[in-house]
Amino acid sequence: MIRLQSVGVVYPTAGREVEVLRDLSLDLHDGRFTVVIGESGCGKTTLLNLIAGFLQPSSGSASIDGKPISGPGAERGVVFQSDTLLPWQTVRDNVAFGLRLAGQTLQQRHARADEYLALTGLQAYADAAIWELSGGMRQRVSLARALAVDPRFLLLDEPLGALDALTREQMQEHLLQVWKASGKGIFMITHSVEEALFLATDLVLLRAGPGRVDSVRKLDFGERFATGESARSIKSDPHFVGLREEILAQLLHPHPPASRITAGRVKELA
Ligand SMILES: Nc1ncnc2c1ncn2[C@@H]1O[C@H](COP(=O)(O)OP(=O)(O)OP(=O)(O)O)[C@@H](O)[C@H]1O
Repeated sequence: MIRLQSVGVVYPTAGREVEVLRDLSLDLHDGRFTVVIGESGCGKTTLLNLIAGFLQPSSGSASIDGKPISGPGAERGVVFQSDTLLPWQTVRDNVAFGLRLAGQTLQQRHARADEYLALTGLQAYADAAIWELSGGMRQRVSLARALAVDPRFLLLDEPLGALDALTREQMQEHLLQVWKASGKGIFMITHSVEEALFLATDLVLLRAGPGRVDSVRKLDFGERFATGESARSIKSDPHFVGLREEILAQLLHPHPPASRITAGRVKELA
């Protein structure tokens, strides 16, 4: 389990310090799909950077199985929004790239790459060059590359943000299939409430100023998809639609409207 305990992050910038996260606590469990949503600038990527070990907290602690996260590690694979593939290499070579460090032979690396290309539905494109692929296919290659080194957790920073609406929906379904088949723990950032609801087993709403956890909801929509229900049926379920509207309202109006603030509440807020 990855645990963030009372984490604070302060960025030193020219002339002043910017407090981005304050007293933030969050557990990421193996095998669960944790999705973070929150307004732009509330600290989502900062949170991912802490978990990835790219950044150390200014206060509090980040740990995995009780051991402090002191830097990046093979048990945490990261996929960024814009892919970081090597365009002149084949799909198979890109997926096999991370395995070089693991000291495997070329044959072993290719066999492993092919296994994960099959899991992400790209086996027919193993010999294609990266520049021949669509955006969605490139993101699947990035996913296969991260999976091939067999991390316990996948950290995904808005991985579907650059895709068109239709490809994005297909990729959401694909992500759920990969999550179910691989059993990995996933931590993902998104700006789409619908996407967050559809994918998350644990939906984390972050608040800005400075960033902190507002709520964590346990959901089962992704589980329902993984066990055979169609995406359209889930996304049009009144429970799903109701939650989508509730969360959108919370994001758009983070504070209660003035008319609904009672005298007692005014004292409390003051
Ligand atoms: N290295 C840095 N130095 C100074 N300030 C930073 C640094 N990185 C991020 N920030 C600031 O911290 C705040 C949070 O940034 P972060 O990227 O974590 O937010 P976010 O929620 O991921 O934003 P978005 O949704 O727009 O991607 C922003 O105000 C940003 O300007």
